[in-house]
Amino acid sequence: MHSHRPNHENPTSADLDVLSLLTSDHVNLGPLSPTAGTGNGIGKMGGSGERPKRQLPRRESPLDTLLISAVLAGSGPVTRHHLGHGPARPGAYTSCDESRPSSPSRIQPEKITLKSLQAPRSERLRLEQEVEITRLPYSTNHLSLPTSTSPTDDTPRLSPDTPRSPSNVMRPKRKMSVDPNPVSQILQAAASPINTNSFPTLPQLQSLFSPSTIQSDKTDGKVHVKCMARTRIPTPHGEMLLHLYHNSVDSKEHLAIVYDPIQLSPEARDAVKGRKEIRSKSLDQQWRIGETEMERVVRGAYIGRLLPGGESQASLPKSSQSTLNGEMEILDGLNDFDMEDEPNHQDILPLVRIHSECFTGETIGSMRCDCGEQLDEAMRLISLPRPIPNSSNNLPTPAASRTPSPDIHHPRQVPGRGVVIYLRQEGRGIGLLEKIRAYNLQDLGHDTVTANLLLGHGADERKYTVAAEIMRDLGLAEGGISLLTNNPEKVEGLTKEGIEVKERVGMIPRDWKCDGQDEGYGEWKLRREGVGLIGAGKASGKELEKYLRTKVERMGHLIDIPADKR
Ligand SMILES: Nc1nc2c(ncn2[C@@H]2O[C@H](COP(=O)(O)OP(=O)(O)OP(=O)(O)O)[C@@H](O)[C@H]2O)c(=O)[nH]1
Repeated sequence: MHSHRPNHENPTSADLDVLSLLTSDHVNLGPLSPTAGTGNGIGKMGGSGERPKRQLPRRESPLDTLLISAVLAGSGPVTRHHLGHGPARPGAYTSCDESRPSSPSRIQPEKITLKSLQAPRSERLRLEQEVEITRLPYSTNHLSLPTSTSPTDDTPRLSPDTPRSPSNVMRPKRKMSVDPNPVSQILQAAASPINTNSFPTLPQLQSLFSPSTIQSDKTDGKVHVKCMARTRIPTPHGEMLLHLYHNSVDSKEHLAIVYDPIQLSPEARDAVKGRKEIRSKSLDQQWRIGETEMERVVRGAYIGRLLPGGESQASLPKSSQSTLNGEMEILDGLNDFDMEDEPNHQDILPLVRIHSECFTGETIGSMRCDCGEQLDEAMRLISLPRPIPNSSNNLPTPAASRTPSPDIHHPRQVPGRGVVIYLRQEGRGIGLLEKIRAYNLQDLGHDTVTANLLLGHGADERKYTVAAEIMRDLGLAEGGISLLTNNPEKVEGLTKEGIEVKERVGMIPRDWKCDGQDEGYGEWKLRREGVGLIGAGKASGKELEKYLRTKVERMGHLIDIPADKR
């Protein structure tokens, strides 16, 4: 049924007919079918054949509201056939029938083309991605496009009306191998509060900075290490350079904590002319063609000097200068300092400590072992100014120990240098879970060696291959090292790996130190009370006594048990 009722105000004549029919006093319903009246007694055919009239009861009110609503409800403002005319278009309904092919007077209705104001979703996503790329603070494009996200942002955008031509569609610019602006500007821009919203997302960072894994780089079966990043860490013992390593043997992140003041202070450099920096070869390498300065800055790869609070801007290396064709040369071993080729034979050996992870001792201050204390002590010792070889007095003086920075004017001393190689070999290589189980066996009366053996482990399962490779990477294998340890197995292990241990320096537990062996520790402790590592104090107690004694008696550690502890 096709009802043509445009709206409530203008009923058609058909509607009015229906209304009058329903509201009139007598309604003639027309001829009834022959069977129509048989069942209900109404309107039976008379014998005369005269057509009986059916009467409907008169409705009380000609304008019965219920009735009117019933009629009007039959045709809403828009029927299925009128869909698309839109009530806002005057005359749309009137031309409806005329637009039918059967209509005699066919008036062509005005054609409406619906137009979306939005670009297609794929197009919008592509544009969003392009804008995102241009906003990365380290990207080359970042430098040519504003990064503000404020309402005053004048980043070029396409309005929906702008026709998209190859020239006005924003495309990422060709990736250049050089930052057109100096690192200082990039750093400033990245550090600016306005850019906090535009800092790259994690996946973006990962794709830009994650290097290929060592395993996929190397397939020759040898152990390889790669320094992934380096940063400056101010510690109670001075500024250390923390290096994080990946390797081809395990998935652990081994660390090297380097003390090398000549990299951080020109005064220290002047004091030891000819000293070589402790510098990672793998970190220094160019990791990919076109690696940018910013990428090198982020991984700590010897661009300028590492200084706090953006001061690195002040010392750009010569290597950051762009060449004429806009390509930057990043060569292996580039540095703003001149590297001395000739080793200084008057200089000290680097002091090296191979330290194994101990969560209990270093993090929660357990006194079942002296590991926390040893880590702190090793960092303290490598940072001490040291007497130059052949000097009459070979011990650091108490005065030197009190001096927070090396006393570079002292005629017999030079700034210290060294590294703590921190291996993730928890529990002498058996892991934290097994070490915890071993502790419970120790509580039953077993010592640290037997507890390991009862659990089916070796007394010491550590290996030093990775440590040796890290030393080689840091250039410490060439001239030999001075090793901080009491453990003969460490000396042996490193020697087997081709590291020349020229000297061993004992690690005396602080609780076992006699008068005169203190090397300034007492004064040092007073001076820096309240600061430092959790093991910066002195570990002591019966359990520690037993542990240390077992190391000497059963593991062959090269240290004397003090007379009063025997
Ligand atoms: N299995 C086991 N491991 C322990 C126990 N106590 C400490 N350790 C682990 O021993 C390691 C500490 O050893 P290090 O200090 O590096 O070396 P060391 O063999 O004692 O030799 P030094 O160089 O003289 O200190 C860490 O991995 C600790 O987690 C213990 O009772 N059982």
